[in-house]
Amino acid sequence: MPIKLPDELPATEILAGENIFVMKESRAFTQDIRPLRIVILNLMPVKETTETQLLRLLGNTPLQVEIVLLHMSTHTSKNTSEEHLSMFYKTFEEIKHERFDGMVITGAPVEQLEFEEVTYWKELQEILDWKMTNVTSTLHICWGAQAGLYHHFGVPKHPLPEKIFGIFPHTLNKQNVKLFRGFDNYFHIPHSRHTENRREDIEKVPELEILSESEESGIYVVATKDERQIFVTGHSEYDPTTLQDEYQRDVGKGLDIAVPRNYYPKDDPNREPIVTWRAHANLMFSNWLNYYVYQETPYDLNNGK
Ligand SMILES: CC(=O)SCCNC(=O)CCNC(=O)[C@H](O)C(C)(C)COP(=O)(O)OP(=O)(O)OC[C@H]1O[C@@H](n2cnc3c(N)ncnc32)[C@H](O)[C@@H]1OP(=O)(O)O
Ligand SMILES: N[C@@H](CCO)C(=O)O
Repeated sequence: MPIKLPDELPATEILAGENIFVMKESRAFTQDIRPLRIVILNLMPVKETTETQLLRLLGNTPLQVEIVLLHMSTHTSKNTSEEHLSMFYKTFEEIKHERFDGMVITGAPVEQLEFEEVTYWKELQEILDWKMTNVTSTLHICWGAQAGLYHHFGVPKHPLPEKIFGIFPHTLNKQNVKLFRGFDNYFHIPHSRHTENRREDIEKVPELEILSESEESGIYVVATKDERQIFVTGHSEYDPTTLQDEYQRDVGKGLDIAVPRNYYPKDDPNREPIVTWRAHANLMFSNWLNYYVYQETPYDLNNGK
């Protein structure tokens, strides 16, 4: 929550320079408050799991949030029941006349296909274009980020020689970015990818900025310079055992999969994983909701005021 200070107090400008969120009395007096409208485009196969992960993070702020869950009408889900989708989800057709304060686009296990081979690619492209005008800020996660970077800016994804799989240390490229307010110098994030976005492709796009990286797992967060489109390649929302479930699934299938790195004590998959990313996951989602959504979105979504 912002700290409300007298307009003329010297600390007001110093803290504002550090991106400590200061609201001047004059603005606080005129600020109207209403619940935020967030749409989650859930592309993950087991939708109930991802819903719970994201809602846990989106629910951890003092802000009131109304959630709309969206699924693709041009894809028949193999792993989520029709009953669940018809009870809790909407389609793009049903909401495309609406405006939202924020949007989250999840990952999907289709990263080894060309974008154009994904059954719902055309519908996704339509949604990506729509959110540029109908949503104040969008957080794209993993394949959702790759899809957004490719569709909007032509940034390709590249296959990796080996899956990036585990928990990796990250650093920030720039000081005082609001998305990372309160972050430590090093922080840990889960990654689980067979593909990557590369620095040299992103640096060719003047609208984009790389905000966080990892020596081992590469690019982590990219954003447009207007901060309205955020692309996150890792899975900070993952539960303590999500990587373990993926690992055991692949071992069960007889696939050549390495033990997730920096995850089990002494890399021993018979021991309980250690959670080292939860605090930063909570911080990033609450910073996004507060600084990129709540403080930027118009009070009257339909009139932009
Ligand atoms: C890079 C990232 O974004 S990572 C995020 C993805 N992470 C995860 O999905 C982790 C959890 N997922 C899993 O553990 C597994 O995918 C499971 C257990 C759900 C299913 O695994 P499998 O049996 O190996 O694969 P399955 O054949 O069900 O296909 C996986 C998904 O890809 C989808 N898919 C496959 N080919 C295509 C295609 N051409 N176009 C669109 N979707 C496709 C499937 O339809 C299915 O998704 P759905 O349930 O939404 O329909
Ligand atoms: N996180 C995914 C990667 C595949 O896109 C999985 O392991 O299922």
